[in-house]
Amino acid sequence: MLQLPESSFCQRTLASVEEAYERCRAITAEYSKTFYLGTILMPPPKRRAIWAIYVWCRRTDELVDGPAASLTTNETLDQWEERLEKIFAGHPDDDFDVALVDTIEQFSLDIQPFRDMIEGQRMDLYRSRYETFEELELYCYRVAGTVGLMSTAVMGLDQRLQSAPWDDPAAKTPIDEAIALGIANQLTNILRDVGEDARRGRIYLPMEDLVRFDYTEDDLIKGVVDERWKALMQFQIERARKFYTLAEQGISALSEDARLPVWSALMLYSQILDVIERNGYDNFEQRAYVSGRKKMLSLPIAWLRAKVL
Ligand SMILES: CC(C)=CCC/C(C)=C/CC/C(C)=C/CC/C(C)=C/[C@@H]1[C@@H](COP(=O)(O)OP(=O)(O)O)[C@]1(C)CC/C=C(\C)CC/C=C(\C)CCC=C(C)C
Ligand SMILES: [Mn+2]
Repeated sequence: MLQLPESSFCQRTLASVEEAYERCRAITAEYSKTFYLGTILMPPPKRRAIWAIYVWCRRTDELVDGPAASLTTNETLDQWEERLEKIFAGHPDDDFDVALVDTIEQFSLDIQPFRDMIEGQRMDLYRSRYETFEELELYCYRVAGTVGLMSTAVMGLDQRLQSAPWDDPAAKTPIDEAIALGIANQLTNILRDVGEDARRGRIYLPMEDLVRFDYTEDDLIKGVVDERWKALMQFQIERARKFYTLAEQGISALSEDARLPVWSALMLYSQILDVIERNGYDNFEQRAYVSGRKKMLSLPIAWLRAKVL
């Protein structure tokens, strides 16, 4: 299990910046094969910054989704937010924070997406249903769109977009596209994990969509796969694909060395949707899984897209 915050009373020597990044690398490699693969395609300063961000995001998510989640309250998240403020003020509490403090300095990160992610995790504490897609979209922005903003700040922009001294990089940053990729990933995650989430009492599919396809909450809890469910799933898949398409349009604005990692992460994640279709939309009994071989086969196509598009 990923180590969660230690008591702040326990004083000990912190790791060096190098050691701290190495710990973040190991956690990223252990927890996410997809994102780790994306990061090893980046130049070292960017890749280690993404590892530091990954670990902070993973720990934030674990607070409400991990094995000790039942102990998490609003106050726990308040404390996590206070700790975030300390990190941004340059005061790390543990080794993982050491790496993030360095990343914040190197890449002038903005604190707001980090705060927004904590707000998203707060939603998981008190909400288990979403009436409309608009409500779900806000959740997806907070827990995943924010990752797009954090990562884009590290990856940087294409040189051609900032060639003149009066150019304002902020005005050219593909913000909507970066958020769109986070939302697309999160919607994909929701479709892949729909059965597992329902067993934990959480339904992320908007209630308005269930009604539209005449499918009930009870059907979902029982895992009924019929024509209504298939049509509902196809609708959700199309929606997620629209977000992937928007995201694709922003990749060429990123610095050249970030395009391949982002294309590969996008392709690997969006293939989960193809697998759901191939599994006959039975995401209750079969976990949609993209094999290592398929992932490797996607890399040359991602490379070509990064070069040409
Ligand atoms: C390649 C690259 C730069 C990746 C970023 C890596 C990173 C920092 C990931 C953090 C992920 C994380 C732990 C978020 C916490 C909340 C959460 C769990 C969100 C879900 C992620 C995946 O979850 P999970 O671990 O369950 O998935 P697997 O078991 O590994 O399948 C999310 C689905 C959200 C992920 C969102 C992103 C990675 C955002 C992607 C957007 C960009 C990199 C912006 C690209 C820019 C443009 C212009 C398109
Ligand atoms: Mn989660």
